[in-house]
Amino acid sequence: MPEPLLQAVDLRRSFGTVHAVDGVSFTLPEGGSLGIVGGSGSGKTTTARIVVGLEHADAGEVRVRGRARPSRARGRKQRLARAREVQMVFQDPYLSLDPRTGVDQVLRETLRLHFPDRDPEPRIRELLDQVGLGTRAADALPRQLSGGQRQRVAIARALAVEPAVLVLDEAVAALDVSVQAQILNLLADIRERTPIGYLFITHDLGVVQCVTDEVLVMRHGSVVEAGATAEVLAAPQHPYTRLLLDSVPHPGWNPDRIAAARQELTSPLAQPTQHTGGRSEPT
Ligand SMILES: Nc1ncnc2c1ncn2[C@@H]1O[C@H](COP(=O)(O)OP(=O)(O)OP(=O)(O)O)[C@@H](O)[C@H]1O
Repeated sequence: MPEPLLQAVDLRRSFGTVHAVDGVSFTLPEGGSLGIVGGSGSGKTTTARIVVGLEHADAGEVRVRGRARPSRARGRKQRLARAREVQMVFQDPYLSLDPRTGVDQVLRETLRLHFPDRDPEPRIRELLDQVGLGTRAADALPRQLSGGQRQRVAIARALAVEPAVLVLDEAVAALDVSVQAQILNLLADIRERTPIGYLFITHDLGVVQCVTDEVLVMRHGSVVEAGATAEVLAAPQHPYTRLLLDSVPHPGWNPDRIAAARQELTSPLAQPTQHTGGRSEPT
């Protein structure tokens, strides 16, 4: 049997007396999509940060295709190899994008770092196309883009590295609902075309329903329920999962909304717009 793409084995991490992650294990198969849900402070982000390598685990192991990820990369070569295993997309791409660097340049630099022997130009065009950004957006600075467009840039930059796993930490939480649907569709399309695996960290059960095959429900650092997303959402076994579901006013995305967003995604994209500083989104 092939090794799973990603495995977390009994991860533990405490901050003082707080057991932020308390024995978390999961498996993500090649091309799979796993959601980690839970309320605030349940340990989702700490788990994700351990997987990415931004946080060390007190105990346990993260494996990619059966090989343990070293807790620290030694040297440039190992750092790049580690980056190709797991990439992360954060909630607020504004914080992770250099305000002085245009979209095109962001991608060019990433490609030069990881694939110095390849001509970056065709790949830049391919990546922009893959995330639904036109050539106009390619010349723009982050502040000239909408929040949804910036998140597309962050996704394109992560994909440029050709990672085995993409970790998305509340990656659509700051976006308007229609833009969220576009980005989730985009991610679903990418998954159909590549062997990439997704780890979605979210408090939103609608996101989980839309884009994951399996789900873990976390509470106080532990996994209280895990299984196929459709089954867990349809028949939650743990009272905490039921509580989470009951607190969602509209559990899930309806198929019409997804279809409409998919249509929008394939139509010519809006040009870059001036960033107004607010959360409202031009489409
Ligand atoms: N660097 C840190 N120092 C001290 N405590 C921390 C640190 N990081 C996380 N914690 C604590 O660990 C627990 C889990 O936090 P974590 O951010 O992983 O939860 P979460 O489920 O992602 O919550 P949220 O959705 O609010 O981000 C919380 O009690 C948090 O206060």
